[in-house]
Amino acid sequence: MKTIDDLQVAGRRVFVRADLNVPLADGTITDDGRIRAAVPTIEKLAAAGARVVVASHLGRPKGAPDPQYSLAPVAERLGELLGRPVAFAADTVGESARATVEGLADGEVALLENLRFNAGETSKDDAERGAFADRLAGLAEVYVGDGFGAVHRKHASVYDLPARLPRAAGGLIATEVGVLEQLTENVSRPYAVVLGGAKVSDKLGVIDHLLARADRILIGGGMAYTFLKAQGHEVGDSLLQEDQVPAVREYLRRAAELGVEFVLPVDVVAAEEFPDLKTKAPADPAVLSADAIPAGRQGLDIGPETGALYAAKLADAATVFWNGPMGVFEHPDFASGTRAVARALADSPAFTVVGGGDSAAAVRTLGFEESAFGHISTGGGASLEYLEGKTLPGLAALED
Ligand SMILES: Nc1ncnc2c1ncn2[C@@H]1O[C@H](COP(=O)(O)OP(=O)(O)O)[C@@H](O)[C@H]1O
Ligand SMILES: O=C(OP(=O)(O)O)[C@H](O)COP(=O)(O)O
Repeated sequence: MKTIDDLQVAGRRVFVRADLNVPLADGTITDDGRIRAAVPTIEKLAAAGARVVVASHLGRPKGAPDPQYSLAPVAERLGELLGRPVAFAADTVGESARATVEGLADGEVALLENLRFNAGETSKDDAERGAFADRLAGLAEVYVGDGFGAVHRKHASVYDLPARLPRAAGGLIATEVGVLEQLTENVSRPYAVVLGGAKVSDKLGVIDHLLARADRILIGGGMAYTFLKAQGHEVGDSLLQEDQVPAVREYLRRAAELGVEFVLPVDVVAAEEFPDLKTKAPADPAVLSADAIPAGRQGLDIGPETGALYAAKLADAATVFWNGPMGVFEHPDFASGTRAVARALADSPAFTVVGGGDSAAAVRTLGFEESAFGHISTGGGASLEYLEGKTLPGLAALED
């Protein structure tokens, strides 16, 4: 894989595929970690005289423009962090993009509108993705892949575009891969993995692989309810991946056979409704036993007993990988479980890696110092798939 130093960038239009998928509340960025992580590569290219064309996705719009997922606030924040204006194109491959890119002088930076406003970006059809990648390729002469959080996606800007241009990996990808390599080779034991979050269907599959690697797997967040269901408990209105229940039952069986310890919630914090994350109005939370979530209630955090149990299970680990918040940490009534796990990792002498846009945002917004963790990765799903040993489309595409 080439690096930026191997490329001729001075005076050339360089397409930087970043992951600027930051959490937003009412158009305000609530955590700018991914933007800050993208800055060094952009600065390096600009300092070398490149005309830097940055592109990213934000959220999961449905292949058409949707104002709530506009990257406009990100362009503003990126400009503040770079200390210079960032030209913002109101579309991705249209007139505005073309004019914005043509207007760049050497060392200047532009950001295109959300890649996922175009159906071709995420299409499963190779020709449709390829056609969109052709249009993206028309905007630049060189490609730099640096959106580590999205390298597990076979998307046009991640996978198809680099095949069309001279290409290299940016500094963020190099750093992230370097740290994750330490978790695949000679990992210090006990090795504990904590999984939570909301992208349950994406992430359940990695457990298969983790069973062969980890000594202990702790489950929280929206992930937990499919496990509780597989154990025969009712989960009320909690997030549930019903079709995965048989697979999860099989994971539990194999874990017992292999001597891998699965730790599941013993209590949860539940409410009747999903809380309002904008107003953060009190949500009437109730602590319930994990085997007694009634209809009409949904589990939105691990309970206090579970928080203490997970902290104890992490205390003697030598290596910990954590992806996915333990609850809806964005609301104060459901943040305690995530705080308990973050505290356990921050206090631990183990090599700790926190991965994922929301997990990284959670540790920062809950007030933890980044330096308390071994590494905070910008990618959750990407890290998990890397640890799984999968070929990641966005990394494979950067190879010569
Ligand atoms: N029990 C739960 N029910 C619904 N959503 C949850 C639950 N626990 C956590 N979440 C949500 O999961 C989201 C993060 O999930 P995910 O995107 O998978 O993590 P990451 O970005 O770190 O990989 C957060 O926005 C959080 O509110
Ligand atoms: O937030 C992301 O992944 P993560 O939640 O696994 O860290 C990436 O930006 C990828 O986004 P996607 O899962 O909508 O493809």
